[in-house]
Amino acid sequence: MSRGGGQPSPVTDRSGLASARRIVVKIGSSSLSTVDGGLNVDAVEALERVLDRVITRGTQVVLVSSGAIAAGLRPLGLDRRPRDLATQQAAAGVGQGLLVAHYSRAFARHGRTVAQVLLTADDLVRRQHYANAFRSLSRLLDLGVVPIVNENDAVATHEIRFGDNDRLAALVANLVKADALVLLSDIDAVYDRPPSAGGTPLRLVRGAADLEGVLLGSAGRAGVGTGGMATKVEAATIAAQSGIPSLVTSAALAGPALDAQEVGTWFSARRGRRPLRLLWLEHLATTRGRLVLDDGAVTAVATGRRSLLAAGIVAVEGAFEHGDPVEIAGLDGRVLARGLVNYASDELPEMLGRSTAHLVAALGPHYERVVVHADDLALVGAGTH
Ligand SMILES: Nc1ncnc2c1ncn2[C@@H]1O[C@H](COP(=O)(O)OP(=O)(O)O)[C@@H](O)[C@H]1O
Ligand SMILES: N[C@@H](CCC(=O)OP(=O)(O)O)C(=O)O
Repeated sequence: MSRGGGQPSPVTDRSGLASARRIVVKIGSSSLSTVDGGLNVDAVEALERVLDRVITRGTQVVLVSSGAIAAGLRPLGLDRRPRDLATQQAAAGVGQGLLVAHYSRAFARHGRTVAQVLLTADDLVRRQHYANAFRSLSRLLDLGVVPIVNENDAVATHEIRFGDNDRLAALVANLVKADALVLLSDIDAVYDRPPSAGGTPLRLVRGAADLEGVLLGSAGRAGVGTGGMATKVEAATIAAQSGIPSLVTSAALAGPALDAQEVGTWFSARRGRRPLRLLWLEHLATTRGRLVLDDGAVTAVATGRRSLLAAGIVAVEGAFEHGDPVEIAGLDGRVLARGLVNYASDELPEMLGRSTAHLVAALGPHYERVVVHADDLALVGAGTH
C-alpha cells in the first residue's frame, strides 16, 4: 500500500519533523527497562512528556512500544529474557498489561487517552486485515487517542511473528501513511561499528552505498533488546522504500530529535515506493521452500520482471501449500526473489521443465499457467536504493 494518493512524504530532512502531520515513534525494550530488569517508569513518563508536547503542536503520533516481555520478567521471577516461545508468550501476557497501565497513567497526566493495539503479521499483509487495521488506527487518531502498538506476543508463534518491533514499526508507518518514522533505542545514533568497537556516528544515510562497510551488531544489553542495530537499519530501509524517512536515535534524545535538532542518524526516503505486500515478502515472510530456476528463467524473472512458468523450474525443495511464500534461486544457489506460489510442492514435480503448450494439452485449458505471478514476486535487494 502506498502513502495517501501516492504523495511523497512532505518531510524530507530532520527539519520537517517539527511540523510533521503524522509520525510513528518506536521505543525499544532497552530504553524501557531498568538495569536490574524491571520496567522503567521514569522512561515511560519522560517519553509521555515529549509526545504530549509534539501532539499538542498538531502532530498525530502512533507509538510502537516494545517492553511487554521485559515488563513480565520480574513478576514471573525471571532474571532474563526467556529463550523458549511459551515462556516469552507468558511474560508478554503478564507484561503487556502492566506496560499499557503505565502508559495510561502517564498520558492521563495531560488528559490524554491511550489505546492498546496488538497486531500480528497477518493483520498487516492480508488486504482485508490491513484495511481493518488502517481504519481502526485512523479512527483512534481522529478521536485524539494515542494508539500504543505492539506485536500480539501472547499468541504469536514462530511462523507468524515479526519478531522485532523495528520492522513492525516500519510496516505500521506504511499502513498509517506516516510522514516519518522515529526509532528510539539506548544509543544516540547508528555507528559505523558496534559501540564496543568504538566507531563514529553516521549522520545521513541516503541509500545502501552509505552503509557499505558499516558493521551492525546484535542487541546491546544481553537479555533485553532483540534485534540490535541491524533490525533498525532494515526497518529504516523498509520505510525508505515506502517513501518514508526515518530517524534513529536514543530515547534520551527524543525531545531534541522531535524538535528537529541535529541528532541521530537520518535515513532519507526513496522516491518510488513499493506495496506493503512486497515489502513483507522481501523482508519478513518466512519461506516454506525453494524453487530452483534455469538460467533463462533467472534472467526472465530478475531482469525481465516476468512471471515464473513451470518450464524454467528445475527443482522444488521443501514442503509448501498453494499461496505460501517461497524462495526463488538460481542454479548457483543465490536467492534472487521471494514469491507467493500458485501450486503446492507435491503438485509441481510433474510440471517441471514442461512448456505451457504441453501442460495445457495434459492438464486442460483451465490450468493455472503461472507458478509465481510477477505481481507476487519481490526481487531480493530490489528496493535497496
Ligand atoms: N553499528 C552500531 N551502531 C549502533 N549501535 C549498535 C551497532 N551495532 C550494534 N549496536 C547495538 O545495538 C543496540 C540497540 O539495539 P537493541 O538493544 O535491540 O535496542 P532496542 O531494545 O532499543 O530495540 C545498541 O545498544 C548497541 O549496543
Ligand atoms: N514485542 C516484544 C518486543 C520485541 C522487540 O522488538 O524488542 P526491541 O528490540 O526491544 O524493540 C515485547 O514487547 O517484549
